[in-house]
Amino acid sequence: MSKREFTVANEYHYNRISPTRWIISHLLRHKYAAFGFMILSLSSNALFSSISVQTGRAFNAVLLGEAGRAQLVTIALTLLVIVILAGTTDLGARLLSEITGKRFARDAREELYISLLGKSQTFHNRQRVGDIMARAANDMSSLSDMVVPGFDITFDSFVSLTSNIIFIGLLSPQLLLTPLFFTIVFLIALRHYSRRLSPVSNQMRAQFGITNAILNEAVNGIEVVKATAQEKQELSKFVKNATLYRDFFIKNGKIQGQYLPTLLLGITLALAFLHGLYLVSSGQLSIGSLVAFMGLMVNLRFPAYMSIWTFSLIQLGVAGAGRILKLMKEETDLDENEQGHQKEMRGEIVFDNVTFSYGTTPILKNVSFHAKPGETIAIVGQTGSGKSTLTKLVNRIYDANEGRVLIDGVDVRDWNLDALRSQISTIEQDIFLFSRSLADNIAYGLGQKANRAGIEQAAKDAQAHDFIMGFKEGYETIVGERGVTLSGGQRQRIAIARALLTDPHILILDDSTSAIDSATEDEIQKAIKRVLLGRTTLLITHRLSQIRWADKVLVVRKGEVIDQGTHDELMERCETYQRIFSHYESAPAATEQAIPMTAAGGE
Ligand SMILES: Nc1ncnc2c1ncn2[C@@H]1O[C@H](COP(=O)(O)OP(=O)(O)OP(=O)(O)O)[C@@H](O)[C@H]1O
Repeated sequence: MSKREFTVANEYHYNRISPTRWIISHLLRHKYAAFGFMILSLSSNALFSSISVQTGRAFNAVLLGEAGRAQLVTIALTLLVIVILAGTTDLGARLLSEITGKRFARDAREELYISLLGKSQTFHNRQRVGDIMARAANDMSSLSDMVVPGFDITFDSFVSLTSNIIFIGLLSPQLLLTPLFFTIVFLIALRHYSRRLSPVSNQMRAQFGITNAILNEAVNGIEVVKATAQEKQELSKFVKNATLYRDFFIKNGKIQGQYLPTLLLGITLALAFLHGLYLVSSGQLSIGSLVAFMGLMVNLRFPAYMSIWTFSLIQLGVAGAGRILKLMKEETDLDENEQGHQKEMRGEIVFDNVTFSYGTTPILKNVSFHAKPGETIAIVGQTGSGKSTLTKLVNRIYDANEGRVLIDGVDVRDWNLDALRSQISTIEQDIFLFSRSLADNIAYGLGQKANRAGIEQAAKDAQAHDFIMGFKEGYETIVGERGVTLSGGQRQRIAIARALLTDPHILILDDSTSAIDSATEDEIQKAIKRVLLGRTTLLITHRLSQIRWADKVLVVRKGEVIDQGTHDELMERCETYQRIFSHYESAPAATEQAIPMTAAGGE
């Protein structure tokens, strides 16, 4: 089992060695329903086959004339019982296969969801959302189709094939000649068919994932697409991929079209009839037995016709299972560290010679600093200098490559991940709000534990209460996807309220936004000042007023902390810092302005 950031208690463990084993382990979880289905399917098929045998007996009885009348009544009654029993067992079999299929799909969805929640940020950066969605939606439904009608009809087909052949053998072993010939050629053809179909099914599923990812990206980035008038380019990209998907579909259809068993069955039926007639004319078979034989032979139509469709469903299901499994098996970098350190934080942060890279180029180089509990550390620097990256090492969104990040003297890697993250709040630059009510969004970090009074108090402290009450539905207002119905400043205050409610010991606040009108700016300043109280804060900011609140300022340039100290100390000795401020002091009403980013870098 690979590392995970999230697990649930009493989780059921499936065999993930290969898609087939994974599918089997899922089915075995519902073994009673699955075995129940098999037994009922065996019974109903045996009963259906015996109908042909009884029909043959009825023919013989008819041919006997008056003497056969009593026998005919018995046969009719027997047939009635058989038909009722066959219908009931078939109904039971269908019910149990549906139960197994739907439970399988539900379990697999849950397993994938838990797995995705437990993956690291690095994993999610790598994956395209559209592809994950294709796997979660379409590959999952192909799994469900694989069980019902895929597996259950295939199982039924094979049971039906076997049962009809057994009944033919019981009529007369000589009659086995043609059905056995049919079975052998049928199995060879099926193997050939599934071998040809398998790669096409895999390609089809993979291509669907790509097509979906393109569509997802275009819809998510629709504003950019429209603003840059790139609709044509997006469309042609989509059409190209959708055409490829269609081509795989056609290829799939061609393979299905060349499927031999249906033709083979026609030939076999003719041969069987000839063989049966020969046996009747030579006195080795009764007319009734010939009728029963032909009835049983015609029953072979079911496996021959159905297998073309159900095999394709199984192939698609196995391909889907492979893709889902691949996603779940992808290595992730961090783990939950359940046995790790878990105490209430004091909030001391130490960066001890930390170096970090996303790929090969170091983004942070030998970063060291110390934040005492309750201190506010402002981080300033040019865009792309590594400020956000630095803060992401505190709550282990990423891990340092070299050096250590310590909280209360304990390496973050030795903390229990849940204890670590639940005591640190982050207010990102790009605030994500869920499509739920404002109250739910504020309460998000506390889950079920938040009450309305607490939510409103947090919103008041975050200067969000007034604008929330301005909405008709107040706290119950549903936020659109990605919070599009709220302005940047409003979203930021919701995020501050969220942080106030969770009352973290460490707060990471990325306040890099600058395009906010002065009235909102004032509200936000108040909210931020309130949220900093009593907690250690790493504050990424370009705002002079906030920098002045800070106990210490880190000046970051190209991933290195080139100086650190109080505002006054830096003003005295740091040339880069002085350059930032010289620009400022000359500007009127500078205290509430944002530092221009070119100046912040001091390049
Ligand atoms: N997930 C990622 N994968 C690869 N590279 C990344 C990733 N995130 C950031 N980077 C790179 O790391 C560098 C530092 O980015 P970071 O976001 O930390 O800078 P920043 O100082 O916070 O910038 P800004 O002020 O614009 O937010 C940039 O060159 C960026 O391209």
